[in-house]
Amino acid sequence: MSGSWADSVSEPDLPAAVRSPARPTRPTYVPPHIRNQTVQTTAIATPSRPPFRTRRPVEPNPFDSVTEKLADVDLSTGINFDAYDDIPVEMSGVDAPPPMEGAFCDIDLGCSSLNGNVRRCGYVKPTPVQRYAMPVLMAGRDLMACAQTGSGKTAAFCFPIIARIVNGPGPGRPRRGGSRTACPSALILSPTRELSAQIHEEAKKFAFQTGVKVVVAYGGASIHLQLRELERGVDILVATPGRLVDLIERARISLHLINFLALDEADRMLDMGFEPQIRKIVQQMDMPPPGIRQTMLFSATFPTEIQRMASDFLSNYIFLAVGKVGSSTGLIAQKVEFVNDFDKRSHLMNLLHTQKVNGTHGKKALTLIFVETKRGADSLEHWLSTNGFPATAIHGDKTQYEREYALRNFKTGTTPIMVATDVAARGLDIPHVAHVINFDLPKAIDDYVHRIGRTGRAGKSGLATALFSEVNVPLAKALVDLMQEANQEVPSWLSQYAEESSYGVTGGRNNRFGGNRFGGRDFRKCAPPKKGGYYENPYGVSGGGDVGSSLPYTPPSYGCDYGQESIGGVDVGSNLPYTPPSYGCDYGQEPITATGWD
Ligand SMILES: Nc1ncnc2c1ncn2[C@@H]1O[C@H](COP(=O)(O)OP(=O)(O)OP(=O)(O)O)[C@@H](O)[C@H]1O
Repeated sequence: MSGSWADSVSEPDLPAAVRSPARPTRPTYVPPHIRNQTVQTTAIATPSRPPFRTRRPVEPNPFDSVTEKLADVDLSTGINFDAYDDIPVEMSGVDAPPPMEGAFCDIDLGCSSLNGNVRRCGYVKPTPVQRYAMPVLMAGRDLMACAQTGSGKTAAFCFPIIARIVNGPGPGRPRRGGSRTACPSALILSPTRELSAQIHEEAKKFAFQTGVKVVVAYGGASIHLQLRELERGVDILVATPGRLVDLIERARISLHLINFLALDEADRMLDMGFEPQIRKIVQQMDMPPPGIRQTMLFSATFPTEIQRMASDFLSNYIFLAVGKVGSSTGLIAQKVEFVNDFDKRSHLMNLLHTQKVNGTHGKKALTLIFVETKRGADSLEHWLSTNGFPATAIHGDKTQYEREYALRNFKTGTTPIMVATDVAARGLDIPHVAHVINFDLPKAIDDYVHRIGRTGRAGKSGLATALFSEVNVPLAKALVDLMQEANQEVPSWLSQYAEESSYGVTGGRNNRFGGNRFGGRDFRKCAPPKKGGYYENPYGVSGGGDVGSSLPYTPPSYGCDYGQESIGGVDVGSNLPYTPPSYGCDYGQEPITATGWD
C-alpha cells in the first residue's frame, strides 16, 4: 500500500518543474513560509539572495536509502489499526484543543510536501497520540504527553514542528547567528545517540522537500562532520545533551532563536542522570523562556515527581495521557517465569530452542535480551554465539562504531539476537522484534515498560518473557499490577510474591501504576486543596504553591546503562542500591475512552 503510493509519487513522476534537473543549480534562499510550495519555489526564489548564502548540495532523498533488508524474516505483518480502537485517553489543561478527526488524507498540515511525506511514510490514520497531540502543538500550546511505547510519538511532535517552521512568520529567520554559530529554531533532545540518530532519520523523511533542514549531533561521532553540517544551516537540531553542551560552549550553536523545544523520553531526560545538563541547556544558556518558546515533553512513562520538575520548563500546558504499554490492546503478551539465577542460561537456551523450532507467533524474527550490566551483556553474547545462536551486544562501553555495527547487524537479521543493557531500552524502533527477554529484570517498573515496548510496536503483536528470580521480589507488586491492567495471566506464585512484597508498603515508585491505565497522570490533579496552589489554580504552573506531597524525590533508572557520553558527573553505569521512593497519588478519575484510530 505505502510502497506503491510512494513509488507513484517518487521523483521521476513529479511534474517537470520540480524534478531535480529543473532545480536551480546555485543555491537560493527560499523564505520558510514559501518553502513548501515546491512548484513555485524555483520561480519565486531566483531573484532573491540568501542573507547567509551557503553551498547546499541537492537534498538526498531519505526515502531511497533507508529500508534495512531483513534476511529470512516474515515481513507480512501489517499495522493493526484496530488495536488502538478502545485506548483510553485523558487530556487536562485550560482550553485544550479538540482532537483531529479523519485520516491523514483529510488533514492538511499546511504544507504540500509535508502532507506528501506523511503519505510516503505509509501513515494512513493518525495514531491516538497523534490525533490528540498534534492539534495542541499546532495551536502553539505547551504539552506534556504520555503515550504507549510504539504508538507514534515521534511523528506527533515532528509534524507540528515542521509545519510551524514552514508556515512560520515569514523570511529573515537566520539559521546562523554569526560566521560560524548555528541558530536552530527547533531543538529535539533525546537520551541516547541511537535514538537521536533514529529521530534524525525520521525527521529528515518528514521534512523532505519542505526546505526545513534537520541536523543531528551526538557524542562518539566525528564532531567535525557535525560542525560542517551545522555550518550549512539548521532549522531542527536533534541532539544528545552532552554533545549539545559541548557545541554551545564552543560557540558553534546558539539557542537564542529556539521556538520549539521537544524532549523525547522526557522522564529519563529529567531524572538524576541528565537533569543537571537539561537545566543548563534550557535554563542557563540563551534559550527563550517558557511562554516564548513552545515546549513539548513526550514519554511512555511520567512519574509524578518528574512531572513536577518538568513543569518548570512549561507554560500553561496541556497534559495528555494515552493508554499504556499493552493496555487494552493486548499487543504484547507478557510471560513471567521463575528461574533461579544459576539456571538462567540453560532456561534461556530452552526458550531460544523452542523459538527456533516453533518461531515466535509462527514467524522467525528478532529477539532482544536485556541484562543488567555491560559485562553481563558481553558475556552472554559470547556464550550465545558459541552455543549456536548468532548474537551481538550493545552497551555504553562499546565505541560508537561498535554500537552502530551491532544495531545494524541486529536490524538486518545478520545476528537475530541482540543482548543489551538499558542503552537500548528506550525509543528504538526496530521492526520485527518479536520477542523481548528480560534475562535480568530491571529494578524499576518504568524501565520494564520501556524495555518490553521494543516489541508490539505500531499495532503489531509481540512477546515479552521475564526471568524472575528472588532478587526481583521488590518488583513483584508493580509487575502484577501492570500485567493485570494489560489483561495478562499472572502466575499464582508471582501474586504471592506481590502480596508479600507489598506488605507495609504504602505507595512508591513501583506501585504507582496500580489501578490506572496510563503511564502517568497529570500531577496537577493530585494537588492538595491549598491556597495559591494547583488545586485552586490547577493550570497556572508557574503560579507557585505546594504542588502536591512534600515527599523527597528518589530518582529512577539509576544503575542503568544509557551509554551517554556525559551525564553531569554521575556514574550511570554504577549499581547503586535501589531505594523505592514514595510518590504516587490517588487519582480516582475516570479516563475518557477515545475511539482511537477512526
Ligand atoms: N500514523 C501512523 N501510521 C502508521 N505507522 C505509524 C504511524 N505513526 C507512527 N508509525 C510508526 O510506528 C512506529 C513507532 O513509532 P515511534 O517510534 O514514533 O513510537 P514511540 O511512541 O515514540 O515509541 P517509544 O515510546 O518506544 O519511543 C514507527 O515505525 C513509525 O514509523
